[in-house]
Amino acid sequence: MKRASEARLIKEKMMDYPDDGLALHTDYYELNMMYTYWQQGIDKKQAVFEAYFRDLPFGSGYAVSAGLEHAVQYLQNLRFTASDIDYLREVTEYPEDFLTYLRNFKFTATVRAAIEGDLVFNNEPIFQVEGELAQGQLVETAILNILNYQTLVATKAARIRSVVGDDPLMEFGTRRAQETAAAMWGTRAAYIGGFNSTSNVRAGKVFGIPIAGTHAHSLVQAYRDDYTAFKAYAESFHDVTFLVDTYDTLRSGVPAAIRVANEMGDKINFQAVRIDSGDMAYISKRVRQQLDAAGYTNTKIVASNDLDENTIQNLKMQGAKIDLWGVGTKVITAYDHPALGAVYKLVAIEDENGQLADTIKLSSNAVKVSTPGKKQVWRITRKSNGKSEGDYVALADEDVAAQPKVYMFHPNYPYINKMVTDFDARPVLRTIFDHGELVYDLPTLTEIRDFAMHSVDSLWDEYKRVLNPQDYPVDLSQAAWDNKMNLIKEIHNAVHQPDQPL
Ligand SMILES: Nc1ncnc2c1ncn2[C@@H]1O[C@H](COP(=O)(O)OP(=O)(O)OP(=O)(O)O)[C@@H](O)[C@H]1O
Ligand SMILES: O=P(O)(O)OC[C@H]1O[C@H](OP(=O)(O)OP(=O)(O)O)[C@H](O)[C@@H]1O
Ligand SMILES: O=C(O)c1cccnc1
Repeated sequence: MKRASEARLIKEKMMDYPDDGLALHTDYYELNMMYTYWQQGIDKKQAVFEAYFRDLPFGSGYAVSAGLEHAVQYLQNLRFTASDIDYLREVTEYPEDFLTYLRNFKFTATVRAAIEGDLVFNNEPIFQVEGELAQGQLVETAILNILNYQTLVATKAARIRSVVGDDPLMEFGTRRAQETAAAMWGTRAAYIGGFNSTSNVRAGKVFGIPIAGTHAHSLVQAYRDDYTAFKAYAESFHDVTFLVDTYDTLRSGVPAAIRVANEMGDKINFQAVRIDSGDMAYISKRVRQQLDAAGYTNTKIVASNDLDENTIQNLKMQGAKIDLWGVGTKVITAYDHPALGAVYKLVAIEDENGQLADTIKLSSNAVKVSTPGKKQVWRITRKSNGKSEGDYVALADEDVAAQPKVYMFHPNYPYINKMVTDFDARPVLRTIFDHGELVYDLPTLTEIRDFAMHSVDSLWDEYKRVLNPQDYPVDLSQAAWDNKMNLIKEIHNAVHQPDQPL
C-alpha cells in the first residue's frame, strides 16, 4: 500500500486535478499584473494586444499559421477552478477578494486572428485581443505558447512538402517530440503543413489524421533474421512494408523481402520496403534494381532517417529512387529553428476620455520598436493572376479594399516602394470571438490543410524556394507609419521634458 503522501505526490505529478484547466498555464507575472490592475481599478480598461514574430523561421520566405483551434479551446474553457484558487491562496499574497474576482473570471474579449492554414509573415499581427486590460494580459503566455509552436511546425512541414512534390509524407516524430502534448499538436500542425499521415494513433483518433506505419528493427531482431520476421509479418497483414536495413539492405533485407513476397503470392500486397540508414541515394537505386529485376516494379521505396527539406532535396537531386518519406525528429521538434519567437505587445489602451490611445514599446534596436495602434493586415493580390503582392499593415479603421490603389513601401527603407492598382485586398485577421462569444466556424482539419496548400500555391516561386527566398513585402500603410513616427517623437519629447505626461 502506498502512503497517502506518496499517492498525493504521484497524483500531482500526473497533473491529475479533477478540475485542472489552463487558467494557471500562464506566467506568474501576468497574474501579478492583473492584481495590480485590479487593485488600482484599471483592470476593465479597454486594451488591445497583438502577437507577431520578428523573423521568419528556417530562412523561409513564409510561415503557415497553426494553433488557432487550440487557442479557441483554451479561451472557451478559460476559468479559474476551485483547485486553482486553493493553490493561489496557498502560495501567493493575493487577498480573498482578488481570488473571488478570479473565481468569477469570464473571458469577454474580442479576438481577431489569422486562421489556420493561412500564410503569415514577420512583423505583422497574427493574433489580436481587444477587451479588458486584465484579460488581455492573462492570456499572453498561453496564446504565445500555442501559436509559437504550432506555426513553427506547420511551417517546417510546408517546407518539406514543397520539396517532395506529390510524394506521400508520413509524420513519425512522436518519440522525439517535446512531450506528449507537443507530439499531438505537432503532428496536427505537420498535417496542416502538408503531411499525409501520422504514426501517432491517438492523433489519428483525436484529430482524424490518417494513420500509417511500417515496422521497426525490433521485429527483425525479435525473430533474429529478416526472412523469418518478414514471413511472420506477412502472415498477419495483407498490405506489407518491410524494413530492410536491419543487417544488410542489399544482401539480406531486400532478398528476404522478395523471397517472402514470392512465397506469399496474392496473399499479400507487397507495398513497399523501407530503408533507414546508409547512403540513401545509392542504396535506393540498388534496391529499385533488385525489386524491378524480381518483377516488383510497383513496390515502392520508403526512406526515413533524420530527413528534412534539405536532405530530401539533396536526395532528389542525386536521383534517389525514393517514393515515400518518413519524417520525425526534424519536423516535430522544428530542429533547426526551435523557436518562432512570437511576442505579444500592448498596442492601445483606453485613455481618460474613454478613447483608445496607441502605445509603443521603444528599443535602441530599431526592429524591436513595436508598431502602435490596433491594426489589420491586408493581403494584396493582383487581380490578373491571383498572386500575392505583399501584406499591407494598416490601422484598423482604414478600409484598404475600398481604396483605388495602395502605395506600398518598406517600413525601414521607404525608397523600396511600389504603387499597386489592379488588386484585391483580403483582411488576414478574422473575428474569432466577439465580446467573448465564439463567432468563427472552426473548419475541419482537411479544410485547413487544403487552405494551407492553396495559400502556399498563391505565392510567387521566389518566396517559396527553400534556400535564400526573396523577402516578402510586409509594408505599413502611410497612416500606420505616420502614427508610429509621431508616437516615437512624442515619447522622445516627453522623456526629454519629464514634467510632461506621456
Ligand atoms: N545520399 C545522401 N545524401 C545526403 N544525405 C544523406 C544521403 N544518405 C543519407 N543521408 C542523410 O545523412 C544522414 C546520415 O546519418 P547517420 O550518420 O546517422 O548515418 P546512418 O547510415 O543512418 O547511420 P545509423 O545506422 O547510425 O542510422 C541522415 O540524416 C540521412 O538522412
Ligand atoms: O529519423 P526521424 O526523422 O526522427 O524518423 C523517425 C525514426 O524513428 C525510428 O527510428 P528509431 O531508431 O527510433 O527506431 P527503429 O528501431 O524502429 O529504427 C525510425 O526508424 C526513424 O529513423
Ligand atoms: O511506422 C514507422 O515506420 C515508424 C514509426 C515511428 C517512427 N519511425 C518509423
